[in-house]
Amino acid sequence: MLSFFEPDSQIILVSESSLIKTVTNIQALTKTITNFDVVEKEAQSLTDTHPNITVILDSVIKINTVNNAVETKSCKVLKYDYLCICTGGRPKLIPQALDNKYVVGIRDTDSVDEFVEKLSKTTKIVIVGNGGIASEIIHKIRNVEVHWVIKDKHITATFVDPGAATFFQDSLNQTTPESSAKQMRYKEDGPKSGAALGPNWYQNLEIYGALSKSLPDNIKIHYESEIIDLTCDLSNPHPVKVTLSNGLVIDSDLVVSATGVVPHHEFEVVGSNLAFSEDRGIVVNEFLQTTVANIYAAGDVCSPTWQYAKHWFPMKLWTQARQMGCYAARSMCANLNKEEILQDFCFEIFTHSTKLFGYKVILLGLYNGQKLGQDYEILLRMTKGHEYIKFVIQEGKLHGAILIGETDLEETCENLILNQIDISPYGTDILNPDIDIEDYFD
Ligand SMILES: Cc1cc2nc3c(=O)[nH]c(=O)nc-3n(C[C@H](O)[C@H](O)[C@H](O)COP(=O)(O)OP(=O)(O)OC[C@H]3O[C@@H](n4cnc5c(N)ncnc54)[C@H](O)[C@@H]3O)c2cc1C
Ligand SMILES: NC(=O)C1=CN([C@@H]2O[C@H](COP(=O)(O)OP(=O)(O)OC[C@H]3O[C@@H](n4cnc5c(N)ncnc54)[C@H](OP(=O)(O)O)[C@@H]3O)[C@@H](O)[C@H]2O)C=CC1
Repeated sequence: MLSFFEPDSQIILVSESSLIKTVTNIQALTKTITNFDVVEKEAQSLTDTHPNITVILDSVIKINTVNNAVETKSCKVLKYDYLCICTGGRPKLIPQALDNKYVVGIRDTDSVDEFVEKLSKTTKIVIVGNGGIASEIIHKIRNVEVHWVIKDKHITATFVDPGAATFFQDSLNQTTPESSAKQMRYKEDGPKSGAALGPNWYQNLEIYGALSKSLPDNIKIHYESEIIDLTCDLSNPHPVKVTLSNGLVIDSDLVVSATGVVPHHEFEVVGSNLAFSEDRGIVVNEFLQTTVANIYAAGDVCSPTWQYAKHWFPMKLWTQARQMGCYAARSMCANLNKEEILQDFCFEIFTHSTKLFGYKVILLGLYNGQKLGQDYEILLRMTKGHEYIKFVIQEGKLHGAILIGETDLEETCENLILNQIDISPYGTDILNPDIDIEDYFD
C-alpha cells in the first residue's frame, strides 16, 4: 500500500525470511468481509512489481529513535523518515514448557515441520488450548490418540458458543477414508518463512501419528481443565507425564501448546520511549501511530488503544493484520503529506471469515455477546450438518452473529449491525427459513 500511495518515495522492507506472505484471490463478501488466499512469494520479487521497494533480508536488532535509524544483525544501518513495525507474534507456550523438547508450539513453517516430524513418531499426544490452532489440528489429525485439554465447558471457545461447538462436535472422531492411509510427511521445497502461517495452512498437510489407523474414539476431550504439572521420564514408553487440574494424569509422547500469541519484538529501542501495553504489544492510537511520532505499528505486534467502535474489538488475526497494514500505510502517507484522514471503515465492525471443522464460518460484531453484559437475547437456527445461525440481539437490534455453513446472510447481518435497524417487529420470524430476510434488509 505504501508503494501504491507513494510511488516516488523509497521504501525498504526488512524481512528476516526470504519468503513473504501475500494475499491473492481477494473476494469481497460484503463491505467489510473479504475472503482471500494467502500465498508465499520470494520477498525479492516484490521489486519486480513495485520498483520503489528495496528488500533487505536481515533481522532488525535495534531501533534508534533519536537518529531515526534501524540497525540490522549484519550491521547495516538504515535511516528512515517513517518506520512501521510489523514483526508479528510468537506462540505463548504454557509455563511448564520451559525449553522442553516435548512441548511444541505452532507459528511458522519451521515449527510445523518440527511438529509433523515429532508427531509421526508418537502414538499419544496432549493438545492444550481451545482456540484456532487446537481446533484446526483436532479436525485434521489422524492415527494418534489425542487428549485435548481445554479450560472451557465447550470446544473452540475462542470463536464460538456452546451451541456451535455442539454443531461442530459431530465432525470430531469421524474416521474418514484418509484415516487408514499410510503415514506421510509434509515437505516444503525451498526457503522457509518465519511469518505466521495464516488461513488454510493445514490444507496440504498430512498430520499423522504413528498408529496404523484412527480409532473412532481417538480424541478425548478434558473439559474445564488445565495442565498444572509436566515432567519427563525417559524410561516410560510415553515419556511426558502431564497432570491436569482435575487430578487426571496422562502419560503421552508430545504436548502441543496452542495457547495463544504474544507480540514479538526482539529488538532494542534506543531514544524516546516506545510504549508497550500490559500484554506486551506496542501501543498504537487510531492512526496506528505509536508513542513515537514517526513510528507506526500494525498486526500481531501492536495493541490498539483507541476508543473502539461499539461493534469492533481487536483479535490477532490475518483479517485484522491485513486491515491494519493497509491503514498504517494510509496514515503514514497522510502524515507525510499533511493530510487529514478518518479512521478506516473496517474498524467499525469486527468481522472474520474462516473455516472450522470443514465449515465456512463468519463471525460478525459482538458474536459472543462481548461487551453486552448479561442482558441480551440469542436467536438460533440450526440444521445439523448443514448450517448454524446465531443472532445476538439487544433492545431489538442485532449486535452480533455467527454464521456457519452457506447461509448467505453475511451482508444482511452486516447491514443490520451497522445500521442498528429495529428488528423487534419481526420477532423470531427474522430467522424463519421460509422468510427471505435478505429481501427486507440487503
Ligand atoms: C497456524 C496458524 C494459523 C492461522 N490461521 C489463521 C486464519 O485462518 N485466519 C486468520 O485470520 N488468522 C490466522 N492466523 C493468525 C495470522 O496468521 C496472524 O494474525 C498474522 O499472520 C499476523 O500478521 P503479522 O504481519 O502481524 O505477523 P507475521 O505474519 O508473524 O509476520 C511477522 C514477520 O516479521 C518478521 N520479523 C519478526 N521480527 C523481525 C525482525 N526483528 N527483523 C526482521 N523481520 C522480523 C517475521 O519473520 C515475519 O515474517 C493463524 C496463525 C497461525 C500461527
Ligand atoms: N481459523 C482461524 O481464524 C485461526 C486463527 N488463528 C490465530 O492464530 C493465533 C494463534 O492461535 P492459538 O494458539 O490457537 O491462539 P488462540 O488465541 O486462538 O487460543 C488460545 C487458547 O489457549 C487457551 N489458553 C491460554 N493459556 C492457556 C493455558 N496456560 N492453559 C490452557 N489453555 C490456555 C486460551 O484460553 P483463554 O482465551 O481462556 O485464555 C484459548 O482457548 C491466534 O491469534 C488465533 O486467532 C490460528 C488458527 C486458526
